[in-house]
Amino acid sequence: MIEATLCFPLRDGETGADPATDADLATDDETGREVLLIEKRRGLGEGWYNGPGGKCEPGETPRECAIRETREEVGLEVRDLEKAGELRFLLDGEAHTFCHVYRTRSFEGEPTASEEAAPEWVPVDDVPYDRMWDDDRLWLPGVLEGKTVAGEFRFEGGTPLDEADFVDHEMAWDASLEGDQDEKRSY
Ligand SMILES: Nc1ncnc2c1[nH]c(=O)n2[C@H]1C[C@H](O)[C@@H](COP(=O)(O)OP(=O)(O)OP(=O)(O)O)O1
Repeated sequence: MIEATLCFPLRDGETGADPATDADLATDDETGREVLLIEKRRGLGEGWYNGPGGKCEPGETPRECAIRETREEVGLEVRDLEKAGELRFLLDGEAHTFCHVYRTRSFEGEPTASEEAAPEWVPVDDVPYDRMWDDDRLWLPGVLEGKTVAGEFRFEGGTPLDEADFVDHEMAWDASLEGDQDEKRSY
């Protein structure tokens, strides 16, 4: 089984107003939170939006992987990652990918495009679920609200995973996440 990660950096939205001069013009509607998504430029899920992330390398903890992948894909140094989910993806009845999901409000740098990903700050209320994996609309809204999730998502129709049909799922919110340690899981 592949072990992988996703990381969702969050920030307070920009109002477009100069806070020094236009503070009275800013309303709650204009200051929604934003999440950093990527448009994947190659590989699994190419052309779709997702969080930065990818496969864990040998000897690497999931947390280290999420930090490295975010740096490599969009040039952002993320810190203080909070574990938000553990997602098990099955393909044709077989375990395919175990994905550790993180969120953070702590990061340094400006998102920059790479060969693998084009980054974009997106209002949390306007995430393009129609351009993402089918399962994302089920768990990502809760993750962006601060919940934790454990889920199993079943795909059918052969490889690659991103061409298979999403058929079924089970999900539990406020789950205690067994893998929320800085240690490599063993399967
Ligand atoms: N079903 C579903 N929903 C949401 N996200 C995902 C899935 N399946 C997935 O595999 N993923 C995520 C998990 C990972 O973040 C990526 C896939 O990793 P990938 O881009 O193949 O890994 P890298 O290590 O970056 O790629 P290469 O360097 O090998 O090209 O999708």
